[in-house]
Amino acid sequence: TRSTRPQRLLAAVQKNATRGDPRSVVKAIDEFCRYTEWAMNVGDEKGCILDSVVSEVNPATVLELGTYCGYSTVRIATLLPPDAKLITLEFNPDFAVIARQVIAWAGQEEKVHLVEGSSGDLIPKMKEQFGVKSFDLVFLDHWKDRYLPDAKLMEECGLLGKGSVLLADNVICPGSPDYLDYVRNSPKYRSQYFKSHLEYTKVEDGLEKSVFLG
Ligand SMILES: CNc1ncnc2c1ncn2[C@@H]1O[C@H](/C=C/CNC(=O)c2cc(-c3ccc(F)cc3)cc(O)c2O)[C@@H](O)[C@H]1O
Ligand SMILES: [Mg+2]
Repeated sequence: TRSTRPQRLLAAVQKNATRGDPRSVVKAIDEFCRYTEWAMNVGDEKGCILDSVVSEVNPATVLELGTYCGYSTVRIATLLPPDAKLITLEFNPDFAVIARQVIAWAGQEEKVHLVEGSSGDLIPKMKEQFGVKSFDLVFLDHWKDRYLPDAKLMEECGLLGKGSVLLADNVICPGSPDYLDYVRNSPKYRSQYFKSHLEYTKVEDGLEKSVFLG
């Protein structure tokens, strides 16, 4: 039967990237998506904004919601110190299989813990099952209507400490209006919009960075 888009993306990585070289993996995916087949990775333009926020926060613990093929997982992991931990949640087993291989090709397995399951089920288990006290950085890039409920769930589970940073992809396209309204108007957050473009296109999109004030 016909291959899937993630399978074709992985094949492009294995063909064009150097094993153990995360930058070449990122470049191979960006070239595949720009010149062969679009895919919903955060991409190179928004990826640079992601990189700058990760470098600024210099997080010891990171949570990513929605691994997909592992593109942003690799971008984030590459910037983390060796003892830092990145937990990424993915509930589609077919995507998880691909993401694991992309992360391995980039040589980032040590820093990444890909957990298969739904954020709604796993967030409440973070403390006892994964020994997490709080997350210094959360990258939201899963179903857009789940950003708000999952942000509230992380608050309720005590997973956000003073200074924790939420960075959300696609706040314009496809958009997450209820989440945007919440973080921009809640006294619990100081929020900032980074204007950019939808990956590999000229369509407007952006990232919203929201600092939890405790
Ligand atoms: C709800 N809890 C969840 N827990 C764990 N994993 C979850 C998940 N929800 C979704 N996922 C996974 O995240 C990924 C979903 C991402 C959803 N992203 C988008 O819809 C998206 C969509 C676009 C997009 C923009 C314009 C357009 F025309 C078409 C698409 C661009 C993006 O950057 C996007 O991130 C999948 O791998 C899915 O299996
Ligand atoms: Mg996205």
